[in-house]
Amino acid sequence: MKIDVLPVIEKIKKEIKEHREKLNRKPKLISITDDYTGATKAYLKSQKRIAKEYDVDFEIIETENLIETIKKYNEDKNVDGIFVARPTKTIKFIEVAKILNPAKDVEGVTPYNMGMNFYGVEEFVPCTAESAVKILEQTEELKSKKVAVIGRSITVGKPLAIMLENYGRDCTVNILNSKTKNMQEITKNSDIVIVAIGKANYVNMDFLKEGTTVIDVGINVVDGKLTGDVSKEVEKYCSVTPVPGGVGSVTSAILMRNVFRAAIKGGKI
Ligand SMILES: NC(=O)C1=CN([C@@H]2O[C@H](COP(=O)(O)OP(=O)(O)OC[C@H]3O[C@@H](n4cnc5c(N)ncnc54)[C@H](OP(=O)(O)O)[C@@H]3O)[C@@H](O)[C@H]2O)C=CC1
Ligand SMILES: Nc1nc(=O)c2c([nH]1)NC[C@@H]1CN(c3ccc(C(=O)N[C@@H](CCC(=O)O)C(=O)O)cc3)C=[N+]21
Repeated sequence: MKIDVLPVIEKIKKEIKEHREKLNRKPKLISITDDYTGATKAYLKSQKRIAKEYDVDFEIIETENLIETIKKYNEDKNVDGIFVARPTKTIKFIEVAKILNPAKDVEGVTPYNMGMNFYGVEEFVPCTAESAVKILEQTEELKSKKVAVIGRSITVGKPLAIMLENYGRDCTVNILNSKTKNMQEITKNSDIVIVAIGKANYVNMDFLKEGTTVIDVGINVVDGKLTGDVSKEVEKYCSVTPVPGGVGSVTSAILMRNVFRAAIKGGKI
Protein backbone atom coordinates (compact mmCIF):
# COMPACT_ATOMS: atom_id res chain seq x y z
CA MET A 1 0.00 0.00 0.00
CA LYS A 2 1.16 3.52 -0.78
CA ILE A 3 1.11 6.01 2.09
CA ASP A 4 -0.76 9.20 1.17
CA VAL A 5 1.25 12.25 2.27
CA LEU A 6 -1.23 14.87 1.04
CA PRO A 7 -2.86 15.38 4.46
CA VAL A 8 0.60 16.18 5.88
CA ILE A 9 1.21 18.76 3.16
CA GLU A 10 -2.23 20.29 3.75
CA LYS A 11 -1.40 20.82 7.44
CA ILE A 12 1.89 22.54 6.58
CA LYS A 13 0.10 24.74 4.03
CA LYS A 14 -2.29 25.82 6.75
CA GLU A 15 0.61 26.76 9.02
CA ILE A 16 2.21 28.73 6.18
CA LYS A 17 -1.05 30.58 5.56
CA GLU A 18 -1.19 31.66 9.22
CA HIS A 19 2.44 32.81 9.10
CA ARG A 20 1.83 34.74 5.88
CA GLU A 21 -1.06 36.65 7.43
CA LYS A 22 1.13 37.59 10.38
CA LEU A 23 4.15 38.57 8.29
CA ASN A 24 2.60 40.86 5.69
CA ARG A 25 5.60 40.72 3.35
CA LYS A 26 7.37 38.21 1.12
CA PRO A 27 10.10 36.26 2.94
CA LYS A 28 13.36 35.47 1.16
CA LEU A 29 15.32 32.22 0.86
CA ILE A 30 18.82 31.88 -0.58
CA SER A 31 19.99 28.39 -1.62
CA ILE A 32 23.71 27.99 -2.02
CA THR A 33 25.68 25.22 -3.71
CA ASP A 34 29.26 24.56 -4.82
CA ASP A 35 28.14 21.48 -6.79
CA TYR A 36 25.03 22.05 -8.88
CA THR A 37 24.56 18.46 -10.09
CA GLY A 38 22.54 15.25 -9.46
CA ALA A 39 20.21 15.17 -6.44
CA THR A 40 21.19 18.73 -5.46
CA LYS A 41 20.14 20.06 -8.85
CA ALA A 42 16.86 18.15 -8.61
CA TYR A 43 16.20 19.61 -5.16
CA LEU A 44 17.09 23.22 -6.00
CA LYS A 45 14.89 23.08 -9.07
CA SER A 46 11.98 21.82 -7.03
CA GLN A 47 12.68 24.49 -4.37
CA LYS A 48 12.37 27.12 -7.08
CA ARG A 49 8.97 25.80 -8.14
CA ILE A 50 7.69 25.49 -4.58
CA ALA A 51 8.99 28.92 -3.54
CA LYS A 52 6.89 30.40 -6.31
CA GLU A 53 3.85 28.42 -5.17
CA TYR A 54 4.22 29.70 -1.59
CA ASP A 55 5.14 33.24 -2.60
CA VAL A 56 8.66 33.14 -1.21
CA ASP A 57 11.44 35.19 -2.86
CA PHE A 58 14.08 32.72 -3.93
CA GLU A 59 17.56 32.74 -5.39
CA ILE A 60 20.06 29.97 -6.20
CA ILE A 61 23.70 30.94 -5.72
CA GLU A 62 26.37 28.77 -7.32
CA THR A 63 29.79 29.50 -5.82
CA GLU A 64 33.23 28.04 -5.20
CA ASN A 65 33.56 30.26 -2.14
CA LEU A 66 30.95 29.00 0.31
CA ILE A 67 32.32 30.70 3.41
CA GLU A 68 32.41 34.24 2.01
CA THR A 69 29.00 33.79 0.38
CA ILE A 70 27.40 32.55 3.59
CA LYS A 71 28.99 35.37 5.62
CA LYS A 72 27.52 37.90 3.23
CA TYR A 73 23.97 36.54 3.51
CA ASN A 74 24.29 36.00 7.28
CA GLU A 75 24.39 39.80 7.55
CA ASP A 76 21.95 40.68 4.76
CA LYS A 77 18.78 42.05 6.37
CA ASN A 78 16.74 41.22 3.25
CA VAL A 79 17.46 37.49 3.56
CA ASP A 80 15.42 35.44 6.04
CA GLY A 81 16.65 31.91 5.34
CA ILE A 82 19.84 30.32 4.02
CA PHE A 83 19.98 26.74 2.69
CA VAL A 84 23.28 25.09 1.77
CA ALA A 85 23.14 21.87 -0.27
CA ARG A 86 24.97 18.73 0.78
CA PRO A 87 27.28 17.19 -0.16
CA THR A 88 29.66 20.14 -0.49
CA LYS A 89 32.57 19.80 -2.90
CA THR A 90 35.02 22.56 -1.91
CA ILE A 91 35.03 22.30 1.92
CA LYS A 92 33.71 19.98 4.63
CA PHE A 93 30.06 20.59 5.46
CA ILE A 94 30.88 21.13 9.14
CA GLU A 95 32.69 24.35 8.15
CA VAL A 96 29.39 25.57 6.69
CA ALA A 97 27.44 24.52 9.78
CA LYS A 98 29.88 26.33 12.09
CA ILE A 99 29.52 29.76 10.48
CA LEU A 100 25.89 29.77 9.33
CA ASN A 101 23.69 32.19 11.31
CA PRO A 102 21.41 29.90 13.43
CA ALA A 103 18.55 32.41 13.09
CA LYS A 104 18.61 31.92 9.29
CA ASP A 105 19.36 28.18 9.46
CA VAL A 106 16.09 26.97 7.95
CA GLU A 107 17.40 23.43 7.58
CA GLY A 108 18.57 23.07 11.15
CA VAL A 109 22.16 22.11 10.37
CA THR A 110 24.01 24.44 12.76
CA PRO A 111 25.34 23.03 16.04
CA TYR A 112 22.87 25.32 17.86
CA ASN A 113 19.76 23.96 16.12
CA MET A 114 21.09 20.37 16.10
CA GLY A 115 21.71 20.71 19.82
CA MET A 116 18.21 22.07 20.44
CA ASN A 117 16.82 18.90 18.86
CA PHE A 118 18.79 16.87 21.42
CA TYR A 119 17.04 18.92 24.11
CA GLY A 120 13.69 18.06 22.51
CA VAL A 121 13.17 21.57 21.08
CA GLU A 122 12.40 21.11 17.41
CA GLU A 123 12.24 24.64 16.02
CA PHE A 124 14.62 24.26 13.06
CA VAL A 125 15.37 20.59 12.47
CA PRO A 126 16.52 19.11 9.16
CA CYS A 127 13.46 19.26 6.88
CA THR A 128 13.74 15.68 5.62
CA ALA A 129 13.94 14.31 9.14
CA GLU A 130 10.85 16.32 10.12
CA SER A 131 9.10 15.20 6.95
CA ALA A 132 9.57 11.51 7.80
CA VAL A 133 8.43 12.10 11.39
CA LYS A 134 5.31 14.05 10.33
CA ILE A 135 4.34 11.31 7.87
CA LEU A 136 4.74 8.64 10.54
CA GLU A 137 2.72 10.62 13.09
CA GLN A 138 -0.05 10.78 10.54
CA THR A 139 -0.03 7.03 9.87
CA GLU A 140 0.26 5.55 13.34
CA GLU A 141 0.73 5.70 17.11
CA LEU A 142 4.49 5.85 17.62
CA LYS A 143 4.80 5.13 21.33
CA SER A 144 7.09 2.15 22.05
CA LYS A 145 7.46 1.23 18.37
CA LYS A 146 10.69 -0.44 17.23
CA VAL A 147 12.28 1.62 14.47
CA ALA A 148 15.26 0.93 12.21
CA VAL A 149 16.79 3.95 10.48
CA ILE A 150 19.15 2.91 7.67
CA GLY A 151 21.66 5.74 7.11
CA ARG A 152 23.38 7.99 9.66
CA SER A 153 23.87 11.28 7.87
CA ILE A 154 23.83 14.59 9.75
CA THR A 155 20.76 15.90 7.89
CA VAL A 156 18.66 12.74 7.74
CA GLY A 157 19.41 9.56 9.72
CA LYS A 158 20.84 11.01 12.93
CA PRO A 159 18.42 13.89 13.61
CA LEU A 160 15.51 11.67 12.59
CA ALA A 161 16.50 9.01 15.12
CA ILE A 162 16.76 11.66 17.86
CA MET A 163 13.32 13.05 16.99
CA LEU A 164 11.72 9.60 17.17
CA GLU A 165 13.35 9.00 20.56
CA ASN A 166 12.37 12.40 21.93
CA TYR A 167 9.84 12.43 24.79
CA GLY A 168 6.29 12.14 23.54
CA ARG A 169 7.15 9.92 20.58
CA ASP A 170 9.04 7.38 22.67
CA CYS A 171 10.23 5.05 19.91
CA THR A 172 13.15 2.69 20.37
CA VAL A 173 15.53 3.33 17.52
CA ASN A 174 18.39 1.46 15.86
CA ILE A 175 20.57 3.53 13.53
CA LEU A 176 22.21 1.35 10.87
CA ASN A 177 25.17 2.19 8.65
CA SER A 178 27.23 0.59 5.90
CA LYS A 179 29.29 -1.39 8.44
CA THR A 180 26.27 -2.81 10.29
CA LYS A 181 26.25 -6.60 10.55
CA ASN A 182 23.03 -8.64 10.32
CA MET A 183 21.14 -5.66 8.97
CA GLN A 184 18.24 -7.76 7.71
CA GLU A 185 17.80 -9.34 11.13
CA ILE A 186 17.43 -5.89 12.71
CA THR A 187 15.09 -4.51 10.03
CA LYS A 188 12.92 -7.66 10.02
CA ASN A 189 12.45 -7.21 13.75
CA SER A 190 11.26 -3.58 13.39
CA ASP A 191 7.74 -2.12 13.16
CA ILE A 192 8.98 0.84 11.14
CA VAL A 193 11.91 0.95 8.70
CA ILE A 194 13.23 4.26 7.35
CA VAL A 195 15.61 4.03 4.41
CA ALA A 196 17.98 6.95 3.69
CA ILE A 197 21.06 5.60 1.94
CA GLY A 198 20.99 6.80 -1.67
CA LYS A 199 21.01 3.36 -3.35
CA ALA A 200 18.21 2.80 -5.83
CA ASN A 201 15.84 -0.12 -5.02
CA TYR A 202 18.22 -1.44 -2.34
CA VAL A 203 15.67 -2.55 0.24
CA ASN A 204 13.39 -5.44 -0.76
CA MET A 205 11.27 -7.99 1.14
CA ASP A 206 14.46 -9.79 2.32
CA PHE A 207 14.78 -6.88 4.78
CA LEU A 208 11.16 -6.68 5.91
CA LYS A 209 8.33 -8.57 7.52
CA GLU A 210 4.87 -8.16 6.06
CA GLY A 211 2.94 -5.17 7.44
CA THR A 212 5.99 -3.02 8.23
CA THR A 213 5.65 0.75 7.73
CA VAL A 214 8.41 1.77 5.33
CA ILE A 215 9.54 5.37 4.77
CA ASP A 216 11.59 5.74 1.59
CA VAL A 217 13.77 8.84 1.82
CA GLY A 218 16.03 7.99 -1.11
CA ILE A 219 16.18 10.18 -4.20
CA ASN A 220 18.17 8.60 -7.00
CA VAL A 221 18.06 9.57 -10.62
CA VAL A 222 17.86 6.38 -12.72
CA ASP A 223 17.41 6.72 -16.47
CA GLY A 224 16.29 10.29 -15.87
CA LYS A 225 13.59 9.22 -13.41
CA LEU A 226 13.38 9.79 -9.64
CA THR A 227 13.75 6.42 -7.91
CA GLY A 228 13.70 5.63 -4.19
CA ASP A 229 15.87 3.31 -2.09
CA VAL A 230 13.01 0.82 -1.71
CA SER A 231 12.15 -1.73 -4.37
CA LYS A 232 8.64 -1.53 -5.93
CA GLU A 233 7.64 -5.09 -4.80
CA VAL A 234 7.54 -3.86 -1.17
CA GLU A 235 4.31 -1.98 -1.89
CA LYS A 236 2.47 -5.32 -2.12
CA TYR A 237 3.25 -6.33 1.47
CA CYS A 238 3.94 -3.12 3.40
CA SER A 239 2.77 0.48 3.73
CA VAL A 240 5.39 2.54 1.95
CA THR A 241 5.89 6.17 0.93
CA PRO A 242 6.20 6.52 -2.86
CA VAL A 243 9.05 8.22 -4.75
CA PRO A 244 8.23 10.69 -6.19
CA GLY A 245 5.22 11.94 -4.26
CA GLY A 246 6.41 11.01 -0.77
CA VAL A 247 9.01 12.32 1.70
CA GLY A 248 10.52 14.71 -0.86
CA SER A 249 7.31 16.59 -1.49
CA VAL A 250 6.78 17.14 2.26
CA THR A 251 10.44 18.19 2.70
CA SER A 252 10.16 21.22 0.43
CA ALA A 253 6.92 22.38 2.07
CA ILE A 254 8.61 22.23 5.49
CA LEU A 255 11.56 24.23 4.18
CA MET A 256 9.21 26.99 3.01
CA ARG A 257 7.40 26.98 6.35
CA ASN A 258 10.75 27.41 8.07
CA VAL A 259 11.53 30.44 5.91
CA PHE A 260 8.28 32.04 7.15
CA ARG A 261 9.20 31.04 10.72
CA ALA A 262 12.63 32.65 10.43
CA ALA A 263 11.10 35.80 8.93
CA ILE A 264 8.62 36.11 11.79
CA LYS A 265 11.38 35.65 14.37
CA GLY A 266 13.19 38.49 12.60
CA GLY A 267 16.77 37.35 13.07
CA LYS A 268 16.48 36.31 16.72
CA ILE A 269 17.23 32.74 17.81
N1 LIG B 1 13.47 12.97 0.11
C1 LIG B 1 14.17 13.99 0.51
O1 LIG B 1 13.64 15.05 0.79
C2 LIG B 1 15.64 13.86 0.65
C3 LIG B 1 16.26 12.79 0.09
N2 LIG B 1 17.58 12.59 0.26
C4 LIG B 1 18.11 11.38 -0.34
O2 LIG B 1 18.25 10.41 0.72
C5 LIG B 1 19.37 9.59 0.48
C6 LIG B 1 20.33 9.69 1.65
O3 LIG B 1 20.75 11.03 1.78
P1 LIG B 1 21.86 11.48 2.83
O4 LIG B 1 21.52 10.97 4.17
O5 LIG B 1 22.08 12.91 2.61
O6 LIG B 1 23.13 10.63 2.23
P2 LIG B 1 24.60 10.42 2.73
O7 LIG B 1 25.34 9.92 1.56
O8 LIG B 1 25.08 11.59 3.48
O9 LIG B 1 24.47 9.21 3.77
C7 LIG B 1 24.13 7.93 3.39
C8 LIG B 1 24.11 7.03 4.59
O10 LIG B 1 23.69 5.74 4.16
C9 LIG B 1 24.56 4.76 4.66
N3 LIG B 1 24.62 3.63 3.74
C10 LIG B 1 25.02 3.62 2.45
N4 LIG B 1 24.92 2.39 1.94
C11 LIG B 1 24.46 1.60 2.93
C12 LIG B 1 24.16 0.23 3.02
N5 LIG B 1 24.31 -0.59 1.98
N6 LIG B 1 23.70 -0.24 4.19
C13 LIG B 1 23.54 0.58 5.25
N7 LIG B 1 23.80 1.89 5.23
C14 LIG B 1 24.27 2.39 4.08
C15 LIG B 1 25.92 5.45 4.79
O11 LIG B 1 26.67 4.74 5.73
P3 LIG B 1 28.16 5.17 6.17
O12 LIG B 1 27.96 6.35 7.06
O13 LIG B 1 28.67 3.96 6.89
O14 LIG B 1 28.89 5.49 4.92
C16 LIG B 1 25.48 6.85 5.24
O15 LIG B 1 25.34 6.89 6.65
C17 LIG B 1 19.94 10.10 -0.86
O16 LIG B 1 19.33 9.34 -1.88
C18 LIG B 1 19.47 11.53 -0.94
O17 LIG B 1 19.39 12.01 -2.26
C19 LIG B 1 18.35 13.42 1.03
C20 LIG B 1 17.78 14.52 1.61
C21 LIG B 1 16.41 14.86 1.38
N1 LIG C 1 21.31 20.19 2.76
C1 LIG C 1 20.62 19.36 1.98
N2 LIG C 1 19.38 18.99 2.31
C2 LIG C 1 18.63 18.18 1.49
O1 LIG C 1 17.47 17.87 1.81
C3 LIG C 1 19.22 17.71 0.27
C4 LIG C 1 20.52 18.12 -0.03
N3 LIG C 1 21.19 18.92 0.84
N4 LIG C 1 21.11 17.72 -1.16
C5 LIG C 1 20.39 16.96 -2.15
C6 LIG C 1 19.34 16.07 -1.53
C7 LIG C 1 18.31 15.61 -2.52
N5 LIG C 1 17.06 16.18 -2.09
C8 LIG C 1 15.88 16.19 -2.84
C9 LIG C 1 14.66 16.44 -2.28
C10 LIG C 1 13.52 16.53 -3.04
C11 LIG C 1 13.59 16.34 -4.42
C12 LIG C 1 12.38 16.44 -5.29
O2 LIG C 1 12.43 16.22 -6.48
N6 LIG C 1 11.24 16.82 -4.76
C13 LIG C 1 10.04 16.94 -5.54
C14 LIG C 1 9.14 15.78 -5.36
C15 LIG C 1 9.80 14.53 -4.93
C16 LIG C 1 8.81 13.60 -4.36
O3 LIG C 1 7.62 13.82 -4.59
O4 LIG C 1 9.23 12.65 -3.67
C17 LIG C 1 9.23 18.15 -5.05
O5 LIG C 1 9.62 18.73 -4.04
O6 LIG C 1 8.25 18.47 -5.69
C18 LIG C 1 14.80 16.07 -5.00
C19 LIG C 1 15.94 15.96 -4.22
C20 LIG C 1 17.28 16.93 -0.98
N7 LIG C 1 18.55 16.88 -0.61
